[in-house]
Amino acid sequence: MINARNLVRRFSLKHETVEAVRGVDIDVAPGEVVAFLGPNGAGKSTTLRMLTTLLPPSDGTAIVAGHDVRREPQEVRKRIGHIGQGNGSMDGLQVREELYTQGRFYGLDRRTSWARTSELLEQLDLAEQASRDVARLSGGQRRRLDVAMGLIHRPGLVFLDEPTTGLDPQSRANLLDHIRWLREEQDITVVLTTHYLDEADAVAERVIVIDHGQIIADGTPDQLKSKVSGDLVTVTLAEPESVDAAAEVVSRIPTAHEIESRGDVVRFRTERGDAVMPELVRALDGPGLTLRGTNVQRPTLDDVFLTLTGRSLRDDE
Ligand SMILES: Nc1ncnc2c1ncn2[C@@H]1O[C@H](COP(=O)(O)OP(=O)(O)OP(=O)(O)O)[C@@H](O)[C@H]1O
Repeated sequence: MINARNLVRRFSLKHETVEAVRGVDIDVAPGEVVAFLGPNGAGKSTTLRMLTTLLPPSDGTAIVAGHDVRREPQEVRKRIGHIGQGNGSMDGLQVREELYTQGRFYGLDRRTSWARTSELLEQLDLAEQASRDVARLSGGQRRRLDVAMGLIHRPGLVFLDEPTTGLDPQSRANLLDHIRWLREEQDITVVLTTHYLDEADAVAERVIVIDHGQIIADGTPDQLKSKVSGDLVTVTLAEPESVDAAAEVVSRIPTAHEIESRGDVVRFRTERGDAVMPELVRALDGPGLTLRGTNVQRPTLDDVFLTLTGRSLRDDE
């Protein structure tokens, strides 16, 4: 669906040149849901704008939905949906008129455009708002209308730029459900940008981490997490005096690292915490050490970002 090589985008300002995107390679297969994750100013939107033909690359190539973004931008646009950060809307139009107009803009005939409008109003839970003035929609409804507008011409690939920014938690969860629906029921390939870690984790099958205009990691949320830091396993003992003996048992687990003991607790990291747990419990039982509890904490994408860059993505929010 997407094959981009060495994409570069520079902006010339008065006294300097900003290199917003510094040579990225991106491959997205049909049916994937991919999130570009990175802090503000990382280059996510600029990358998205090049892939959606809104901005010509300064260097490099990108084939999107089978066509070259530089040579055949019209062909690319016909095949993709772009859901931007607050799409423009015409004042005074009702929701259904706005969608219908968008359909006509994409070349649908009157009948097809009305039929597609009704279908999308149902699918995006906007049927009750069909006659409402667009200006009077809530934030979540407005975003769902943006999604409907991006889908009017049945694209096989949609791009969403920071789709949930500014939404309350409930509308955000609802919109994420609709994004999953794009993939699961409509068979649409989805690329979205976000600086919310939980959002990338919840909705994306693959996360491309972008920082300072470059890709610094690319994989499933689980791959990224296990590659970088490993699970954090906490073992709490019934007797604080047993801690040293327990730490000694833990040190014999080949994959255990960063072992720390404090008070009645031993902590360590390992690639698959749940997999070592049975072996650990058995090993502790040998010298008769009694456990009060165990806990396995999966690393978050923030741990990943911190390990890769030395900074927390949360600092940015
Ligand atoms: N039209 C422009 N002119 C000059 N500089 C720009 C322009 N657009 C983007 N930039 C700069 O390029 C860099 C990347 O910006 P971009 O908007 O792609 O980041 P982003 O990761 O999408 O951030 P955000 O999450 O804030 O949208 C930033 O330093 C930004 O200031």
